[in-house]
Amino acid sequence: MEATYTPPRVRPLLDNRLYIQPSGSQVRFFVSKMFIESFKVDSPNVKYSESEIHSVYNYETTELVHENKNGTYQWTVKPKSVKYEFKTETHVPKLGVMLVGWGGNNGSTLTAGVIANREGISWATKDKVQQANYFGSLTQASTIRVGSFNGEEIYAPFKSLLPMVNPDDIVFGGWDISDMNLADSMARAKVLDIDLQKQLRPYMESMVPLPGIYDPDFIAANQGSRANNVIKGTKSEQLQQIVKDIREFKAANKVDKIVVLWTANTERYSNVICGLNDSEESLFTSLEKNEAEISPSTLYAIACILENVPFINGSPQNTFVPGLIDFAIRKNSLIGGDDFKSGQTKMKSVLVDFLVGAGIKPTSIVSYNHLGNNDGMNLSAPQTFRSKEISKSNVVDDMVASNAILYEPGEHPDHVVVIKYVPYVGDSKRAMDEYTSEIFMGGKSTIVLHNTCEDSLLAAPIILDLVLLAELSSRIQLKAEGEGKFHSFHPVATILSYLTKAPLVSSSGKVPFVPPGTPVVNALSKQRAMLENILRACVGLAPENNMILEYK
Ligand SMILES: NC(=O)c1ccc[n+]([C@@H]2O[C@H](COP(=O)([O-])OP(=O)(O)OC[C@H]3O[C@@H](n4cnc5c(N)ncnc54)[C@H](O)[C@@H]3O)[C@@H](O)[C@H]2O)c1
Ligand SMILES: O=P([O-])([O-])O[C@@H]1[C@@H](O)[C@H](O)[C@@H](O)[C@H](O)[C@@H]1O
Repeated sequence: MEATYTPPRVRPLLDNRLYIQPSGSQVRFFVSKMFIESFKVDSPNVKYSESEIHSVYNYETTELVHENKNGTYQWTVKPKSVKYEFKTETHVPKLGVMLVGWGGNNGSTLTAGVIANREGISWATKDKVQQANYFGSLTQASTIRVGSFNGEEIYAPFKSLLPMVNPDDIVFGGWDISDMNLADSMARAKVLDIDLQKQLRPYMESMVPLPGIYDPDFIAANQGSRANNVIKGTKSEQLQQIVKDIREFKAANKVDKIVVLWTANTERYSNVICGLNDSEESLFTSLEKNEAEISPSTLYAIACILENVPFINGSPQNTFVPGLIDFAIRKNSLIGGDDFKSGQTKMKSVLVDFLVGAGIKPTSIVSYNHLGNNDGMNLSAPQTFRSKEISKSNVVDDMVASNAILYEPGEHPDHVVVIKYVPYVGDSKRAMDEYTSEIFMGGKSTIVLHNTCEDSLLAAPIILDLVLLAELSSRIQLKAEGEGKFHSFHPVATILSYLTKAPLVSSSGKVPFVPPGTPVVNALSKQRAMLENILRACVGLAPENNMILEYK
């Protein structure tokens, strides 16, 4: 219900109070929510200086002890408080984003979307005049709860938590095995409205991808016809060219930082073989021997680690073979992935979390989809489909493992993933899911979903979030009590897991002093809460616990 509303002038929070000067005779609030553009936290635990935000944060967790007491093993749960300090550099760099597969549907759509937003472009559709927006981006279009004021829930933009790169300022570049310029790539993708494409063409036709590393053994044979823009030579020579490309792009565009993100075709899995790629040493020895089993995506990743440039894998293949993970950790160079979580799987990580959390037992999950874009054509090959099948299937494992009341050890729902290539539907993927669950007293529940996922329009904002959050996380240093000095987050960037189907979480286990395998969390609400609460900690705010005890 809305009353007559004279919008108050709301100034940023300066000292934990909200300054409101009624601008009209009557100031009544919407019954629903209030919104503030930005805020500063006034707390003895947070210091804002010219160059950084320094926070002192008590991390409240639990410590479990399993011990033999009088002949029987018992669990003891001990609340534990660990003092952390966070330091976030507040200088936001000029960011260069180099996409591998820049000319693809996702790469061209993201580039087009950022230009349209930056230039404030609007365009005619059959329904209305459409304005550019960033819907689907966590950082640009979602909010966080700041608190309550006069019984009103106060929200602020997610991106107001910490200084982030403005997407308008990003310089795009990258590689593609197809030499098509970005304007023609946008047309080839058939994702954006024609009136918008016409306005964008002048901005994009001069954007031409750099030649890419092409190896037909790793992607579907049907991709060969577009591979007219490739780097020749041995794997080492190809690697050196990528390093050169990164350096030249940085210099030519005068960017302070670069993030590289793979949005090229899904590759088949690389065989992980002892002596080939199971350690940093074996990987580099294999590279020198021009071993065929080193994939293009692994070569791009090696180049990035050599240049200490974050590398994010938006596809499901195992780019990060154990030797590469060891190398990234030793060089403390951010790697993240795998496989954007954009549509059907994102929904699955919500629905299964809801069902299992409600004590309902999913017993059969059948996920079918068909799509007609080039990604779908590449996935029509069994070896590349297998990479996708793995990432789309493992997404429920953590939720199933969390409930031993429902599931016996090792018990899993039947889970089938089917992807078919149907050219006519193009980028408009049609996902159909059936979830069968056991409910009270032998009952069965079946949920059927039809989900039209406009694949690139869902993935593009996620790519934006991945590069912005990867850049932001590289400006954060942390130190737990007892640690001698500040350090960065672990280079295996689990902080990005909300945005990926198969979060990369652990080392190969061979590098000393690396935490044992971080738990894989796929439940979407937990992933988002983890990310938000870490950024809240950086400004000294408690985790959002949704208790609102004030009103209980
Ligand atoms: N919703 C989504 O669109 C979504 C979700 C999750 C993952 N993905 C993954 O994102 C990737 C891109 O999806 P898309 O729809 O843009 O596909 P696309 O086929 O339109 O684009 C991929 C591009 O990569 C290029 N390419 C292939 N191999 C290359 C290499 N070695 N180096 C440089 N360029 C190379 C191709 O020429 C093509 O232009 C796919 O792997 C897909 O599985 C997409
Ligand atoms: O993210 P999501 O919708 O579960 O998964 C999608 C698959 O269903 C689709 O077939 C594939 O082409 C996309 O690359 C994406 O991976």
